[in-house]
Amino acid sequence: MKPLALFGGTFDPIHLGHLSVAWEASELLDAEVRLMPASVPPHRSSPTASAEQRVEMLRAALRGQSRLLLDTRELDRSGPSYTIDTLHEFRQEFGARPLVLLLGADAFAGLRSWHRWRELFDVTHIGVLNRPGVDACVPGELERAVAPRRTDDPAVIGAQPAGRVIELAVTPLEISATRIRELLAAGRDPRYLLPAGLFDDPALLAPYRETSLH
Ligand SMILES: Nc1ncnc2c1ncn2[C@@H]1O[C@H](COP(=O)(O)OP(=O)(O)OP(=O)(O)O)[C@@H](O)[C@H]1O
Ligand SMILES: O=C(O)c1ccc[n+]([C@@H]2O[C@H](COP(=O)([O-])O)[C@@H](O)[C@H]2O)c1
Repeated sequence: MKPLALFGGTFDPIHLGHLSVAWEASELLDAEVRLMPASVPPHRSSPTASAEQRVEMLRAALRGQSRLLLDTRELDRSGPSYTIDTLHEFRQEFGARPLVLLLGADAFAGLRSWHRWRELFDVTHIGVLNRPGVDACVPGELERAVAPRRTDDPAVIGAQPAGRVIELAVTPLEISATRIRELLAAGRDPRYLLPAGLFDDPALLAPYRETSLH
């Protein structure tokens, strides 16, 4: 069965790094990919843009293609957007369909600090997206947990619902939302780091131009 891949993030704002790695993950896994904005992202300070503003930017970014879809379910819950809760919801909805949680290498390296992190492997596969400047080596306790789960074969991911870890060799792009927020706050115009749709309506990027840095 075609896997369903979930790419969660703060997306403050969505940028071409996110879109490119999500697109390539979709190709590599032959998966449908859903981009899932966190309402209250755990483990970081409040985003600069509100959840509604981040969703509007995602809608504008995803217009005109059908491989990457938007999933706003985390916005319907109050409190921190714990991924394990979201994944249990998906599992209920999608039965035995393979689920793949897509994580940039930086997010993956921090997995041990996540809420009920060991339980994630019962519900999902994990696809790790390489990211420039991030070491592919992970802390010992995490590596011990993932070593027996590693595979480099996308067919293995499609053949079972959960439990494996695959490194996805996506094109490295050194783009971050932090850098984009800094550029916008400084009055710069990072148009080739962002999807063109974000420039269609000046209101979309206004939160970053009008506020001080977060
Ligand atoms: N350029 C990139 N290459 C690979 N993965 C990325 C890239 N940018 C973001 N990601 C991954 O996308 C997910 C969501 O990231 P997030 O929305 O926090 O973007 P970010 O650019 O890391 O933002 P910030 O700079 O605000 O921390 C995370 O798993 C992160 O590792
Ligand atoms: O569940 C957790 O404990 C948890 C801790 C940190 C991050 N996450 C999720 O990881 C995704 C990427 O987070 P971030 O902060 O890098 O945008 C996003 O979907 C978050 O909700 C989840």
